[in-house]
Amino acid sequence: MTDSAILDRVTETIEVRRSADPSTSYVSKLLHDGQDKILKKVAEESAEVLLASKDGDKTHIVREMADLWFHCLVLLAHHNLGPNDVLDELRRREGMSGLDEKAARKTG
Ligand SMILES: N=c1c2ncn([C@@H]3O[C@H](COP(=O)(O)OP(=O)(O)OP(=O)(O)O)[C@@H](O)[C@H]3O)c2ncn1[C@@H]1O[C@H](COP(=O)(O)O)[C@@H](O)[C@H]1O
Repeated sequence: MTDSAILDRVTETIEVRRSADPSTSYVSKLLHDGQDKILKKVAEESAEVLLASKDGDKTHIVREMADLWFHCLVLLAHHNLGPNDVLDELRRREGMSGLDEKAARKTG
């Protein structure tokens, strides 16, 4: 069953972890370490997705993509943003041609 509410639930947990002891929580440590550490994890997990895709194993791809999405949620939280901000942007683009979106980016 599709359950996009999981994005909200993980985000709520990330928010709770903001004030937790970094020695007891991976998320708390990541947020405490700051943006560069989060960006490093996003880059590492992106590379893992690339390797999994080349490997072609679907289970591996899903696991690595979950790691990437999770770290992207932490990065969004670092900026006081959440998954709904990205979903709103995808909704805005819905029905728009990809070429129109590209042209809109060029014109600003
Ligand atoms: N979804 C996740 C999740 N996905 C991946 N990870 C962690 O992300 C890390 C992935 O990094 P790597 O694969 O490079 O593994 P690693 O070598 O252990 O990582 P590093 O220690 O080098 O950073 C692992 O430590 C995973 O445990 C996650 N950690 C937490 N969550 C969610 O966040 C919640 C809160 O977690 P805590 O803050 O740990 O309580 C959990 O209940 C989950 O819902």
